[in-house]
Amino acid sequence: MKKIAVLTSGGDAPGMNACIRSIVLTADHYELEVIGYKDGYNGLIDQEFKLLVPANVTNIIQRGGTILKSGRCDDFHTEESGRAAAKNLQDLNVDALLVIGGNGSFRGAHHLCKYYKGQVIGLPGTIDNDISGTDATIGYYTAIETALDPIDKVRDTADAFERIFLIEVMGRHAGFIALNAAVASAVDRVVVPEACNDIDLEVDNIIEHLHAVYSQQGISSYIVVMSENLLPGGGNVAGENAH
Ligand SMILES: Nc1ncnc2c1ncn2[C@@H]1O[C@H](COP(=O)(O)OP(=O)(O)OP(=O)(O)O)[C@@H](O)[C@H]1O
Ligand SMILES: O=P(O)(O)OC[C@H]1O[C@](O)(CO)[C@@H](O)[C@@H]1O
Repeated sequence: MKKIAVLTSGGDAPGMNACIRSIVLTADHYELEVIGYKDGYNGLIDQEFKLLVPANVTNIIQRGGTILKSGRCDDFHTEESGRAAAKNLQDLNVDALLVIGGNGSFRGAHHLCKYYKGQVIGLPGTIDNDISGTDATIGYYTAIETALDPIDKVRDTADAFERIFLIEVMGRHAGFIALNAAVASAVDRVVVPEACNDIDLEVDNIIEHLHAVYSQQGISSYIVVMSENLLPGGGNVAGENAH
């Protein structure tokens, strides 16, 4: 193997840069050439890439985002795009493509395998932690830490003003961030997509619980953590409706 390519795809995740750095430095050690495709599968289809050498990855280990940029690419679902991507890799004599991304990006990698004869390797990089067979994806622990900070701060205000707060965190289809941030911050209630079939019923349950907590314990603040996108219109609309 003489040449490899790397791309970052889907939502950016902290640690993607550290991962790119490791790939480039390891490849340099084994005397492999590395190219980086821009904007996820968009760059692969458009043949937009740059050569990556150790100088390109200096001082990026601590930086969020991704130096290759990321992107979602609806076109990549088609056979035509799969074939175009494979041709682009073959034209450049790329022996292996490394995809850093989440479950969707892995599906994309699988799609590419139908047309590309080289190796395709997935590196699980997503804040959502929703890749089977991986204990913790790249970026997941940082995402929990990031969510915890505002939750802890909101607790101060909830207590001081005797208020109810609903905090939405990322994870549109996966509740790992919500669940673990909620447990770590000991909030009153957590709602995750995996355990929520009926959001109206869920809201009714929360209101019932809130009343019970108020009357039984006299607690005057209450915090709910919820995965984004569960409430149609978001937390503000739900709050208005609850009034
Ligand atoms: N079935 C599929 N076939 C081909 N390509 C796909 C498929 N599913 C996803 N992709 C490609 O992977 C890209 C990223 O997928 P997606 O938006 O689901 O993010 P992800 O990798 O799951 O990361 P995250 O969930 O952290 O945002 C898509 O925009 C698309 O280009
Ligand atoms: O708004 P977009 O681009 O669809 O991204 C949101 C999704 O991406 C993620 O942030 C993953 O990176 C999910 O938590 C969320 O569901």
